Amino acid sequence: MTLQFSARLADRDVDVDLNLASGETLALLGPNGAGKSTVLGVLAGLIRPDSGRATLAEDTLFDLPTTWLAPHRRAIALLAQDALLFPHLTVRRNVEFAPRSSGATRAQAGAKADEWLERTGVRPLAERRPGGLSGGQAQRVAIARALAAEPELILLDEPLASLDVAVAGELRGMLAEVLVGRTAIVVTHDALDAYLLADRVAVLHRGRVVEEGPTREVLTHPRHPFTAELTGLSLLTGVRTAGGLVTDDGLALGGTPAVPIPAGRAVTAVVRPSAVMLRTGVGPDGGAGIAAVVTALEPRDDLVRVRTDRLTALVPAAVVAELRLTIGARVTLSVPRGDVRIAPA
Ligand SMILES: Nc1ncnc2c1ncn2[C@@H]1O[C@H](COP(=O)(O)OP(=O)(O)OP(=O)(O)O)[C@@H](O)[C@H]1O
Repeated sequence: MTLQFSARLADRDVDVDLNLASGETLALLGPNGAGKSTVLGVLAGLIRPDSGRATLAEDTLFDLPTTWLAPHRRAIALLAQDALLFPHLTVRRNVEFAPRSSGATRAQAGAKADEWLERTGVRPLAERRPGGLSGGQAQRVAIARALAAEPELILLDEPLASLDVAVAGELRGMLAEVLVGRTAIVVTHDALDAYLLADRVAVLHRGRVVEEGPTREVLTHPRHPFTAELTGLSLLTGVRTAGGLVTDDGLALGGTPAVPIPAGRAVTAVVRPSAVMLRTGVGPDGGAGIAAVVTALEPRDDLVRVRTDRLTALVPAAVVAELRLTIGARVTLSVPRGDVRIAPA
């Protein structure tokens, strides 16, 4: 393992262990206040935990209470949400700064800066000053500066959050390219970032890692409500029955697990909202289905996420209009059993 990290902070109620192999990118996901920035701050040396130990390659970052490596002596680059470039230096000088401060000659630092400005797509801006850059351009320069330092570990704190959707999309592609083979931790609220940038994800909730694993596995089979919410899936917990499961609130659903699970065992079930069918009133099958009450309607493009007290359905806006759905409306939901993915809890 390149990174082994373990830290506890009593006043923030954070207790986190993380391991990262060399060249691996980890997405750190979690709701506001979960502790993501705290973890990055401790790694960067800006926040001192009460106890813990962390090693990065050959370096001991901290081993408390005895050892604490100062931030500038850690081979770590932290990229914040805002680019935080030096306003009085040109773009090239900003990027040269990191190799210069680790002892490179001006010529070496210049060559390194040009290489990274090229790779991040901002070489033509080399002589400009940060004040004249767009948000996306400034963030590209910040990425070039972080990587020109050739850190052992790069930390990215929501690097795309302050950019508009089109610019964020372009930057995401560039980031995916430059992060290949690099050891990195990316804090994000976005499942797409995790899919495109990260080999593995760790989900933080109330200062603890609540699930962790390969990106696709965790995001398609969430075990924690936050992960399910992030990926837009409905997560149910309950007990395995012969035909499927009974949820904790008494809903019986047909379904088949990927691996055999004996009846009576605690299980989770994941349902894609687009697989949930919704109707009002009693259907032609005499009312079979799940009685539910609409709790929220969230339009997005020409689809509407219809949240209910049971499952969430994703339906065309035209259907919502036709059924005259409003909050509080009584509806009947059904899900094909093949779309109820059951896994051990
Ligand atoms: N400067 C601080 N001093 C003390 N406690 C703090 C400080 N900053 C954050 N906290 C607390 O530490 C916990 C973790 O917060 P943190 O900012 O790390 O979460 P986060 O997951 O990064 O959230 P967000 O997504 O909102 O940035 C929270 O309980 C928060 O209230």
